[in-house]
Amino acid sequence: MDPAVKYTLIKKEKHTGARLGLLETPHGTFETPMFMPVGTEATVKNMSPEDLEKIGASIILSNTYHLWLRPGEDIVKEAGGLHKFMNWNKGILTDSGGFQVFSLAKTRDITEAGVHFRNHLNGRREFLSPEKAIQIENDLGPDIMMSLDECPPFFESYDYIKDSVERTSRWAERGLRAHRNPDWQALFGIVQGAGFEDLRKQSAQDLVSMDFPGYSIGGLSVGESKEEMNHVLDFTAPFLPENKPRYLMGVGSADSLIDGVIRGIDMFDCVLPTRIARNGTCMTTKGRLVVKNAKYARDFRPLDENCDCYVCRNYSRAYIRHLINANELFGTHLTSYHNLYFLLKLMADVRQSIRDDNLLEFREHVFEEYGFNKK
Ligand SMILES: CNc1nc2c(CCNCc3ccccc3)c3nc(N)[nH]c(=O)c3cc2[nH]1
Repeated sequence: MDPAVKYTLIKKEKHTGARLGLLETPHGTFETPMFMPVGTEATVKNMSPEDLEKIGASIILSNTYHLWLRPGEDIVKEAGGLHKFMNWNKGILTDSGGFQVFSLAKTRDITEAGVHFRNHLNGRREFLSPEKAIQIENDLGPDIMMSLDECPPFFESYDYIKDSVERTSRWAERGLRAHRNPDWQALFGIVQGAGFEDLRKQSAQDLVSMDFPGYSIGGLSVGESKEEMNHVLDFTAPFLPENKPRYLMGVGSADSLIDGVIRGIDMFDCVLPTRIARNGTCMTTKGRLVVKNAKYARDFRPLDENCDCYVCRNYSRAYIRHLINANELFGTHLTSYHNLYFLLKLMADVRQSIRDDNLLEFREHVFEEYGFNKK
């Protein structure tokens, strides 16, 4: 049986753990490393599929937890699945809902069977099991789907994390058994273990023994420092097979993307670019720019003078500031468009620097210019 996704390692960067790869999916073949825009409610907020295509998005995310509760996976299934429902013909990846339960639900209770919680929309008691998550994702129809996992607090005790890792491995096994469409939907296992090297190793070995088509590294970008995240990646990525894709969940600032690529990560997602865009904060090659700020009232330059995106070629800071202050939706469309273009362009530059074996020089340029070196 052909795997639903096939990863091909094209080239290793000479001085780091970075890899240039190709990810073949039922909805196209895409280059890695890649950034994946997040579309929680079956839309990347303020962006049309045509605009996403224009800026080079390849795989976008949607969310099991949200779509299960609203409109219901049955409606998406009746529509012919997520691609049809949202008119997106490239890659779609869904998270399993575990993280959203822990971050959104008011109360939750984790048992061996699954997680009990209160629906954040209507307060009703709900239950999500590994099997239920897989059934929802099978019905939503993404190209890549996640096992149900527990994303524990990073600073929990060793014993708590050990129990959590072992349960997440048992849940992954149950998810694999419940998966109905392994030949056109790739189920990824999610490695946990917080900051403990032996537990990350145990988690990775458990999942690799189940032979998933790809692996996510979870439990990070949850409040630990960037140094701690990078240290965990230093010892976790090598536990994963070279010929499978590695997806670091919830990571999306320019510095963290580059540092993740250097440590062998191929796929990233983060709500950051569209979330900060909604309050008028823009990512630029000179650092962050809060376009609502009064100092831009008569600034007729583009958001970023080094950016060649549609927004930077046609609109000024003064105009975008006015729209954001007037709560005009077109304003947040322009800031979202630019921020997503910025990260997708950054990843295109990262892929080029892997081809040219100068990723560390590119990192230095970004950290210096974009202001990450400021202490
Ligand atoms: C922000 N930091 C962070 N995010 C994490 C996520 C969610 C990743 N984003 C998925 C998403 C999909 C659609 C809409 C919105 C978000 C995780 N997901 C799982 N399953 N497990 C994790 O350990 C885990 C850890 C994370 N850390």
